[in-house]
Amino acid sequence: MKNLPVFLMGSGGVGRQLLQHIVSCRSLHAKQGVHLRVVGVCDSKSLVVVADVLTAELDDSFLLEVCRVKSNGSSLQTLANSGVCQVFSGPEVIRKVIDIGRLGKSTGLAFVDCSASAETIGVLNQVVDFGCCVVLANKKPLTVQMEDYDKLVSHPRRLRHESTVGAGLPVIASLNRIISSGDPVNRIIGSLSGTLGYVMSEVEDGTPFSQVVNAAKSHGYTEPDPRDDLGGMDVARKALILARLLGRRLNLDNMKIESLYPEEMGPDVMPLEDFLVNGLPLLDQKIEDRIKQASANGNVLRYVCLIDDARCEVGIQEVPKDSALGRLRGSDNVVEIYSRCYEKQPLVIQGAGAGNDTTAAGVLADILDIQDLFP
Ligand SMILES: NC(=O)C1=CN([C@@H]2O[C@H](COP(=O)(O)OP(=O)(O)OC[C@H]3O[C@@H](n4cnc5c(N)ncnc54)[C@H](OP(=O)(O)O)[C@@H]3O)[C@@H](O)[C@H]2O)C=CC1
Ligand SMILES: N[C@@H](CC=O)C(=O)O
Repeated sequence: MKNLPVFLMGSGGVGRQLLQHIVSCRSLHAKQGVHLRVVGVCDSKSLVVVADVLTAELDDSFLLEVCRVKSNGSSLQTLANSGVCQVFSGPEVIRKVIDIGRLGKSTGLAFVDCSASAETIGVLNQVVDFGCCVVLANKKPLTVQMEDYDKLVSHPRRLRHESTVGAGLPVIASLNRIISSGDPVNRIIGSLSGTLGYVMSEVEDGTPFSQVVNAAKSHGYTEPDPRDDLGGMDVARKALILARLLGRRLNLDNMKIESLYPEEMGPDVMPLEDFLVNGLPLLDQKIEDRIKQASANGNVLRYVCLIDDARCEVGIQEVPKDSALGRLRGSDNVVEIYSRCYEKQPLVIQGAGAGNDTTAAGVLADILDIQDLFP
């Protein structure tokens, strides 16, 4: 049986769903001759880890307990008395995580980032240097300044990040195959935000914008702060990840990004709760009017991502109802890739583009994918 050690950073919606997938796939993985050995889990404040990272694992009942504790809003610290793991908090966490990473080369350890933090890049770049593998749902490590990005992607075979674009959809894998075959990609166009896709199609059907955004949050489609989605930043990160894969040396500040809310409702000005309760309803009428105007023109509104030789931008566009983008419903994403081989008829990838289940499934598939690196 091949033993793959896994360390999980982030035990929110996606991280917990990943642990549940790992537990529920045990017999399937056993048939495939693989065992995922989870050695540690951390959140923003604490770390639970086995005493001996080289041989031990957090067993399934403990992993499910982690999920229960975190979904109740409690701290990982409450697991300190379980007797099955060590628990660290505060500045000790990073030091210990890096120590775990040092064992990476000998064990084939996979560091899985299901946080929504920009701060993990420091740890990830160190563990990549130690020889660990990195699997990301978190887009932020791939959208930092070029210098840190270059470091992170310097061992491409040890990095997987399918879920950073299109959740579980095979967007990155497909694009990498096209690129590595020497087929030049000259244009990518798509709707890559599950939240904004859901918002547009539900408002079209008559539900107020504020209500739809709150529903998207409770379905697990949005980022922890939905303004990351509504301001276009989350989808801009996805566009940047794709553009950088194509070799473009861009940063987020080089991009045109359209926001659905005004600056005075931004995270530095308005607390999240205030935005959700009082800010959003103030936007209902404006969004409804824009959608009605598009409908009067025989069109629908979609939040579109466009990458070509000259542009890498995201924003609202009126598109024909009967187009690939216009036909999208709910949280589905669609991506059209144009290249020499896909010149007139693009390669089209479409399906569920957000949600904890599909995102965590994409992460799990990435973890299994790296097993070929380890005999
Ligand atoms: N939901 C979706 O459809 C998709 C999500 N993603 C990405 O998946 C990631 C996770 O999303 P989601 O689960 O919804 O987010 P949540 O906010 O539910 O969870 C984030 C988790 O990360 C932890 N965390 C924060 N900072 C750090 C840190 N520095 N080190 C370690 N852990 C940290 C948080 O800790 P604490 O519990 O202490 O707050 C929390 O447990 C995001 O990056 C998101 O963009 C990608 C594709 C689709
Ligand atoms: N918040 C994102 C989740 C996936 O990246 C989205 O709505 O698409």
